[in-house]
Parts: sequence; structure tokens; C-alpha cells
Amino acid sequence: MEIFKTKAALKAFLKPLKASGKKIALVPTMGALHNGHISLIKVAQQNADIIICSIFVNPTQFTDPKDLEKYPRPIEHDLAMLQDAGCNGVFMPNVEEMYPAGADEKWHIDLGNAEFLLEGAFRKGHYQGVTQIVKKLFDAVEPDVAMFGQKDFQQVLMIKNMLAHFNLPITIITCPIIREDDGLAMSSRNIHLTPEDRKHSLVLSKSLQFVVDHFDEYTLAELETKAKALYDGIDGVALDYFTIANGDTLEPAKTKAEDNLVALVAAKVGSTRLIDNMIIK
Ligand SMILES: Nc1ncnc2c1ncn2[C@@H]1O[C@H](COP(=O)(O)OP(=O)(O)OP(=O)(O)O)[C@@H](O)[C@H]1O
Ligand SMILES: CC(C)(CO)[C@@H](O)C(=O)[O-]
Ligand code: BAL
Repeated sequence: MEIFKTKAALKAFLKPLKASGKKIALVPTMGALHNGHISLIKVAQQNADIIICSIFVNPTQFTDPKDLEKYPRPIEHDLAMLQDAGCNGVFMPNVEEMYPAGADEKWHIDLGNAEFLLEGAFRKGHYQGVTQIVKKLFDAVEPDVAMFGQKDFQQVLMIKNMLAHFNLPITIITCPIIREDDGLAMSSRNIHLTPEDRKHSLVLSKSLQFVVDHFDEYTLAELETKAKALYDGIDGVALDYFTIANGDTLEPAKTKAEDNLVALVAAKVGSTRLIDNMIIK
């Protein structure tokens, strides 16, 4: 497995591979890898010849400086996991390499109204930062395909909108959410959960599963009320949002007859903010 710190070194590695017709996949990450990330590498291997994983904790998408500061960075462990998974190359630039003019570099594109809902409402400007870095990563790798996790449901929509904005010829593949045995969606931030938080965190997946399991029994309003009630009285858990939304617009679902429906949640568990979702149909 090759490790690249500069775009130039990465491009030099990829050039002959592309010239010989190899299909390139990019798996963008912020490191602190877990089996959710490795599942993306595995899907990439089914869809391309050469797999590049990027590890870059992108400052422009963080709206809380403390969140950025405490983001876990176990780089040796990450490299060992990628090596085991059969990843071909790791791109791990520093901030100067990605933002030569400084991380306050100007970027703004129209991502549609969904940018301002849900995560976008709680982390203002987050998706401008995400699309800014993903565009830079796409420019550096020029992949044929790129893998993203359904766990960041809104992120996938925003990246597809960015792709359409620039008319980029890259196929986005959305990979299913990998969960712990008890249902908690794997996330790099789970490491911050205390044992008590870890127990309480199960309410996220349980509330989503409730909606999926009981979708035919109740109205949309009843489903939301009953799912939210599951959070009552759980110490240290504060809901940011729980919604049943249209999967294309992320607006609250108007009727149960809509084609794409997804339940999405974000909650603070202790001092850790977690997100999760389940597709209803
Ligand atoms: N449990 C999971 N299953 C599948 N994909 C996942 C999972 N967790 C993260 N991913 C995907 O991995 C990619 C990199 O995500 P990232 O490095 O931010 O990890 P994360 O675990 O989501 O961390 P965070 O705590 O920042 O949310 C994203 O496309 C994300 O959706
Ligand atoms: C896509 C991404 C790597 C961009 O920094 C990040 O938002 C993530 O890990 O989901
Ligand atoms: N996986 C989403 C990246 C973030 O939380 O900033």
C-alpha cells in the first residue's frame, strides 16, 4: 500500500494506471477508521481496480472548534486497517496541501434548499465545507467512482448536487450503514461515549427501527410522536431533530404515500453528537 502526502505524488502514481485503463475508486474519510469505513473499501473493490482512501480531517466543515480539536487521529491504526483491507493507496495531505491559501479560502456553491435543513441547520455552512473538500479530493484523484456511507444521508445528497453543479463524470455509490451488534451505527465519534452514554445511545437506532417496523400502523404524526417519546427520561440524551422526511428534498414528509421516505435523527448523547437514519421506502 502506497502512502501519498501530496497531490503531485498521488497523480504521478495514478497516471500510468489510468493510461492502462484501470478503474479508480476514491473512499474519502476523516480517519479514525472502523468497520463502516472498511465496508466502503470492500464495495470499492467490487467496483474498481485501484482503491484510494483519503484521510483528511477537513477544518472547513467543522462548525464547532472543540469538535475539530478532539477529532480522533489514530493514524497507525488506520493504516494497518487499510493495509489489511487491501487498499492500494492512502492520500493523507496536511491542511496546507489542500488549502495552500489558507483554510479561509472562499467557496460557495448553490446546493439547493436541502443544504439548510437538518444537519445544515445545526452545523451552519457544514455542507459548503464538505463539498469544498470533496471537490478538491475529486480534482486530486479524478476517480471513476467514489463511495459514501448512507450514515451521512444528507451528505450524499449534497455531494450529488455538487457533482451536478460542476458536471463531473464520477459515479457516486452509497453504501449501507454498518452497525454494532446492538444497533448503534458505527462512527468515529463513538469513542467519546462513556459506558453510560453508550447504553443510552441505543435509543437512536431503536427509535428509527420503531418507525420502520410500525410504519403501516400509525399516521406520520403518530409515528414521530411515539418515536420521540422513546427519548423521554433518558439521562443525558438531547434530541436535535427526529424527522420522517422525503429522501429527495429532506423536507418533512407530507403523506405516507410519498415514494422515498427516510427517518433521520441527530442527538447529543452526553457530550457527543450522533446522527443516524433508516430508509423506510
Ligand atoms: N457506520 C457506517 N457505515 C457505513 N459507512 C459509514 C459509517 N460511518 C461512516 N461511514 C462513511 O464513511 C465515510 C467517512 O466518514 P467519517 O470519516 O466522517 O466517519 P464517521 O464514522 O462518520 O465519523 P464521524 O464521527 O465524523 O461521523 C463517510 O462516507 C461516511 O458516511
Ligand atoms: C466526505 C468527508 C470525508 C469530507 O471531509 C467527510 O465529510 C466524511 O468523512 O464523511
Ligand atoms: N461524517 C461526516 C463528517 C462530519 O461529521 O463532519
